[in-house]
Amino acid sequence: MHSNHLLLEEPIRMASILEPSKASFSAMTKIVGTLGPRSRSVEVISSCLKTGMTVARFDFSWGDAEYHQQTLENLKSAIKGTKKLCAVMLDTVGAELQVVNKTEKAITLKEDEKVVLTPDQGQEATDAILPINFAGLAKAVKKGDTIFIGQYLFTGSETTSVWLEVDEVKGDDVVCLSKNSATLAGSLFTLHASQIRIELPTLSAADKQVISSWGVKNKIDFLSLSYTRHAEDVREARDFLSKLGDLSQTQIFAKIENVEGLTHFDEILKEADGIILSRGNLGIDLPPEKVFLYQKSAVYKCNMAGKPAVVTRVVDSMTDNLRPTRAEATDVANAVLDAELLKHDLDWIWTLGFVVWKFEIWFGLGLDADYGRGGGRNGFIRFEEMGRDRVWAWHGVGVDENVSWLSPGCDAILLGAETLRGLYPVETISTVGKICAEAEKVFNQDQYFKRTVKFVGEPMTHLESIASSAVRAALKVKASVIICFTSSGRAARLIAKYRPTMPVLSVVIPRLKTNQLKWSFSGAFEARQSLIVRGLFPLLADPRHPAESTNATNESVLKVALDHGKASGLIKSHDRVVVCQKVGDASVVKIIELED
Ligand SMILES: Nc1ncnc2c1ncn2[C@@H]1O[C@H](COP(=O)(O)OP(=O)(O)O)[C@@H](O)[C@H]1O
Ligand SMILES: C=C(OP(=O)(O)O)C(=O)O
Ligand SMILES: [K+]
Ligand SMILES: [Mg+2]
Repeated sequence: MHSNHLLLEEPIRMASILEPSKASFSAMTKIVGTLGPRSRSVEVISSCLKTGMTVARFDFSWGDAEYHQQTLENLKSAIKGTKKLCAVMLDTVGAELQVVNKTEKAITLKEDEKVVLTPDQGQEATDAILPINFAGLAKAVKKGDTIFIGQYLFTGSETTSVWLEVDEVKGDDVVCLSKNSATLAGSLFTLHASQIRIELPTLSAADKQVISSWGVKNKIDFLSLSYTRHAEDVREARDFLSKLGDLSQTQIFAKIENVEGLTHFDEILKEADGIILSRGNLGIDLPPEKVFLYQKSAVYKCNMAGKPAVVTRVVDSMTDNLRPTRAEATDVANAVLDAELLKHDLDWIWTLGFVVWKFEIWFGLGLDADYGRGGGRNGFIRFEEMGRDRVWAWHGVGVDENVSWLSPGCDAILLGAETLRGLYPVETISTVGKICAEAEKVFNQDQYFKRTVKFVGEPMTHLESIASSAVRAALKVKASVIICFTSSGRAARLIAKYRPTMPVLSVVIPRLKTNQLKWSFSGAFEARQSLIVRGLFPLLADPRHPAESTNATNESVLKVALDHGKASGLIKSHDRVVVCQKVGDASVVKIIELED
């Protein structure tokens, strides 16, 4: 049933884990890097691109348009120099609360001491009073509520973030008790009031101004819509973009940062082009024990919808350190391998009937059924199903058993403070990329494929059927790449949805279009937008090739794609390659075997 190239499905020797990984193609999972003070020179950006950053995020919570423009000019030089394509993401401020610290002096807060949050921005920030950019906080919170303040948001370093408890509301001011001691140093501290509705628009006037100037000028590929709380937020942003010329092609990634957004996840997912699981904020809005469950179900829903899922805040500690913590290193891999542990997975568990049986014997012998027990070798996961009492499934997350429950998770990892102001932006990208690449090797593609096909149901659309067949064929013949011709990007995205284990070269065929004033080619947006999708590697075809596919044009475009694959080391002599293209009116999947 399982394909045999999955690491965890074979009895693996522990020692083999230590063998260096074969030099292979870079990770299929993409990396979004936030560019800022530590990552804005041409030199550093070039290294980021070479190490695997494919999307550059410009966070307008921090820095003005001129500052970001200089960074973007450097990014363009770096792209030219390295010949690495990179997409641009504009991240809005949205309903973000901020402490206004005009003097930029460090502020030291002490455990058990009081500090007042005031909307009076004329006041100077001190350890007794912190002016904030929002007048409505006193109305929104009550005694006992939790508020967090941190520099570029709770970087994991205890001394730069503070946890407050609301003690008293006094007029427009909120008096808080500090739960820990911390020094807030730097120019930007954001403030997060847990599970509190903040009556601020998701797209602020300042955001609109930035999008219609900086955004339009730079033809942004992605809008990262901070604090998306309702589907309507996405619709409004879409409407706004649609009136801004080229930005009608900009994709909207809804950032889910609080419980309000989480509650409306399904509707938001329908409207958005992708989701950013903003664990920085959400991680403190939710009780800690619920964070993983949100992540697993949100990623699963994105996967099934074929929309990119981006996970944030994976290696906070690398902001100041060269190595991640072991928890962070494992977390990155888990984001890539996120499995869905919900009820309808039971079909699959029953395929492991012997295992359940084996476990029941153990259970019968009176072994403790706690999670995590198993002679130091295995892990237990509990599943429940309606109609039956508890079902306990044993499964080996490890060493020598013939099971694998791992299925692919996110499309991309978003690095924030680590690249923006961290000491090791390039090393962080490299470390995260390496962990992703290792994790990708062990997921159960076969299982995932079947589940996705089942989820989609029948009848499938023609294109989805072609896309899934291309992935199936590629796996069966062990193709080294899938080459997909695409104009709108749709076909390539559908192939990526089935998470092939080999890279997908998406050959974007430009189309000539007009707005009645001038001619232009489509394709650039589509190509860059695939840079956030797991497994997609875009290639822009020559615009002189007509979009109408004939055998002759198909052959010449294919030759360019194959040459590109060979030059980049993806394709070798005698490799098999699966091609997805249109011949005349018909979409076809063909398998070619290279000679030399
Ligand atoms: N210019 C082209 N030449 C050959 N095949 C193409 C071309 N553009 C798209 N295809 C193929 O057509 C089908 C539809 O792809 P899709 O990405 O939806 O294209 P579009 O939406 O631009 O028509 C897929 O099989 C795809 O591989
Ligand atoms: C990335 C996040 O948001 P921000 O823009 O505040 O960094 C987050 O909350 O995880
Ligand atoms: K932001
Ligand atoms: Mg956030």
